[in-house]
Amino acid sequence: MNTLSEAYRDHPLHLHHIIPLDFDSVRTVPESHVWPPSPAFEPDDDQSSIPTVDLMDPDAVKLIGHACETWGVFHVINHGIPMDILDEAESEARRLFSLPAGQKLRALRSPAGATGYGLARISPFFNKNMWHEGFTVMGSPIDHARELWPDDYQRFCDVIEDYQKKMKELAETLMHLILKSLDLSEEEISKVVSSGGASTALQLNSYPFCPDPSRVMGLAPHTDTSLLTVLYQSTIDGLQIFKDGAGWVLVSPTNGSLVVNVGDFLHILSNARFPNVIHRVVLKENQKQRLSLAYFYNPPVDSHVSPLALNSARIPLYRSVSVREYVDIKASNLEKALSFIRI
Ligand SMILES: O=C(O)CCC(=O)C(=O)O
Ligand SMILES: [Fe+2]
Repeated sequence: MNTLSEAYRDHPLHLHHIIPLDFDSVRTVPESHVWPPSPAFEPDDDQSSIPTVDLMDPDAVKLIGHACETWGVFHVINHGIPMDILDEAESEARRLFSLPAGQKLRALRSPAGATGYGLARISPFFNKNMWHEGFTVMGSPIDHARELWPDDYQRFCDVIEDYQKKMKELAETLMHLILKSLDLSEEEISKVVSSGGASTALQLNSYPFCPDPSRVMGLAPHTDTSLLTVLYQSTIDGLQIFKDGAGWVLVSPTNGSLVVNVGDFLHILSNARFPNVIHRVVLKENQKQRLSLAYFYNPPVDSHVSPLALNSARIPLYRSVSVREYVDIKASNLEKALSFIRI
């Protein structure tokens, strides 16, 4: 059983932090969704240096370690996930978000729940709403799929479960390479990448067409509560990462590649050698609905994460923390969460 959802139970949300706008019914952006302009809205579009790692490259360990250290994010190619698996998952996500608002609300996330349809979990930390709707899956999506399509839920379940299986294998491969780049032993690696217990989540994201995109925020800046996140964005721009010295850098989709980013747990485990990259999603003029699928790979929910990559000269920067406890801290403190476990 996937128990990550239990970690969210102690943080029930108000319904207005769960129910998305009925985007089909609005012609203008309501005040509730207008974000203050900020200089950060002018992105530096120079993405030339976001690294691409070819998993078939004999030097993959070195390349991946360098990408994690310098950027905390990279494109991965030759990742072994067939294009039709990515296409089918995207098209099931599109089918879901194309349902009428009333039908989607049947699968609404419950106030103390972690799965189902609703606003991004970070919503309560911002006083404006994002131009976004999501659907969170942990394990089998069958219960919510039945609510959405009482007579036709099987296809969604098959596609989404297959997608998660493939993503899990890829996440394990990536974790192996990343931990090798930190010079961890096979024994230490197998403690982190214990496929039996990993807690994972799949987040389907939709950023609907917006009549006034420069005034809204797709997804507000955040870091992911994961070891790593594997993201599929098919053809539409929007994802940006923040890099010190460079500002907001666009992470454009390239055909069939996936985006991998370092989350909070890998940042802790690497003793801050790898940045847990801050990212957000913005919308552009005349842009069609944008979809993305984010797969979060976490350690088992009751395991502890602590800095492992220590050489003799380095002292640990973070105390050991269980996944459950950190999810708890993050649910109340968002970007300040790490400061609670800093030594
Ligand atoms: O839509 C995207 O490109 C990013 C999604 C994301 O950051 C998330 O789901 O945590
Ligand atoms: Fe994210």
